[in-house]
Amino acid sequence: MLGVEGLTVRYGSQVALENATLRFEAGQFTAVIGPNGAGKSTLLRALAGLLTDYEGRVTFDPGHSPRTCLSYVPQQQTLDWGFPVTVWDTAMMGRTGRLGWLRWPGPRDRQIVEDALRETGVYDLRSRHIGALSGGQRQRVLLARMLARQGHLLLLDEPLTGVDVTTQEQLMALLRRQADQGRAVVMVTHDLEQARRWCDRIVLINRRVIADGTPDAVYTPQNVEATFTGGGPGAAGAP
Ligand SMILES: Nc1ncnc2c1ncn2[C@@H]1O[C@H](COP(=O)(O)OP(=O)(O)OP(=O)(O)O)[C@@H](O)[C@H]1O
Repeated sequence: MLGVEGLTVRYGSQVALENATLRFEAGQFTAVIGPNGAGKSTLLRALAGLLTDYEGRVTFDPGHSPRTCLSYVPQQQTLDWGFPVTVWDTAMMGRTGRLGWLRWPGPRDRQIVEDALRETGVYDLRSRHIGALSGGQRQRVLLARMLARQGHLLLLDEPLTGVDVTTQEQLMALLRRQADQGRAVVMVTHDLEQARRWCDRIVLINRRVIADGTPDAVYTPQNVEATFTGGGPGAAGAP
């Protein structure tokens, strides 16, 4: 559905990601895991079409338009929460981004936004300014905006940061359902155990892909060590 081939990204002289080849399929829930600075956000930004300067290829299946198919949820702290909009307006942006500026949202769009806000538990906050939300509530609003977009490919960068444990499980179940309904879900996370319980596939990266496969195949002591202590080419399970 979407992938990268031989992707290398540099920021100045620093290599953030080297020769990564990955393909993400419909119906699959993938966790991308690695230490701080490993290139996880860089990978997601490349997949979301937000990088222009890279080597290699970002591939998208013909017949799918990134504008309508793709939904990217960036890290919460990268957004301007002082922007004067309500929770409802923010979720509706998921629709208007998809419709294009020339079409006004209709009753169906409003119903989709309402459903998304209810599913993420923030419908009662719909009239509140986004600047007046807690961290966990903001995260839910970002997920509501993502649901409202109804994309087939969901890219989420640490979507559970600041969310309490009970809500994390609800939101993981929500993302699992999205994959079970045929969407490709790719999530950056630091929580290995949670990823093992909910995801079909784990990609361990530390500037390069260390391992890629089912949780049981990927979570070997060698792979985890190679990922979190630097490792090196030839680590067990390396593609
Ligand atoms: N816009 C940028 N300009 C310069 N360097 C950057 C930029 N964005 C990222 N980097 C660097 O590239 C490397 C990879 O960053 P990236 O944000 O992809 O890592 P990450 O795995 O998502 O980290 P974290 O877990 O801390 O969010 C880091 O060393 C980072 O400092």
